[in-house]
Amino acid sequence: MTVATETGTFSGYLREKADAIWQASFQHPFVTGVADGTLPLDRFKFYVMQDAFYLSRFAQVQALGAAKAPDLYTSGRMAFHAQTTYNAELALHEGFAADLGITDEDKAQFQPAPTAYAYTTHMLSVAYTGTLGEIIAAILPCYWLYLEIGERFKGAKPAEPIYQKWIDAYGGDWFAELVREQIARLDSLAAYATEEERRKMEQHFLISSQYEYSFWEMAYRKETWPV
Ligand SMILES: Cc1ncc(CO)c(N)n1
Repeated sequence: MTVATETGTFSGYLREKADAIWQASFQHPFVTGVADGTLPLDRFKFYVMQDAFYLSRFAQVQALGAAKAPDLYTSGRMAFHAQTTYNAELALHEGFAADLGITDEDKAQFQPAPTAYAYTTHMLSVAYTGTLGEIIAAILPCYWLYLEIGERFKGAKPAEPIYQKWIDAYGGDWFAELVREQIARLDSLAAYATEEERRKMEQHFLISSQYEYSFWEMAYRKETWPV
């Protein structure tokens, strides 16, 4: 199930604008290394731990979206999306952590890497100061890019079963459904937004797209603070 954007929509416009950044993600050695099974596991373990931190703040952003929603239905949907992130994080922790040998000691010593911290702080800043439309624009690359990666590498059969599980998770129809819902929400909010708000939405979307690329790079290089 693919997500095709209709021409003339705001989401289609943003997807087009971000295309060069997204192509760089598709070709990043972390992503291609997962798909062909050659990525060293220590880098994936680094990614999983940073992603747990990422998802805990992502759920906060979705919950702030629920608080800013214009109606009860949308509050409910955004809260449901936050709950889904919690479930995904649980699956990530309990499944991958056991597979990867992530110990209590690893968790006790965890520090967010600069890029994970900066990306989530970008989204939280939008969540606290912006409208629901701005929030959806900031979080949409997270959903949509992963869906495209899941679909792009659906046929991949990496020898590493952990990588297969990861690809399967984001290539599934349940995920496509959630992504489609947020794309539709972005388009309907954009239709009533001012020119100024749409300009901010575009900026948030592009910055999040950049950070998605940087997140692969962070994990591939096991980024640390310089001091
Ligand atoms: C960094 C990042 N972006 C997007 C997703 C998908 O929700 C994720 N798990 N992690």
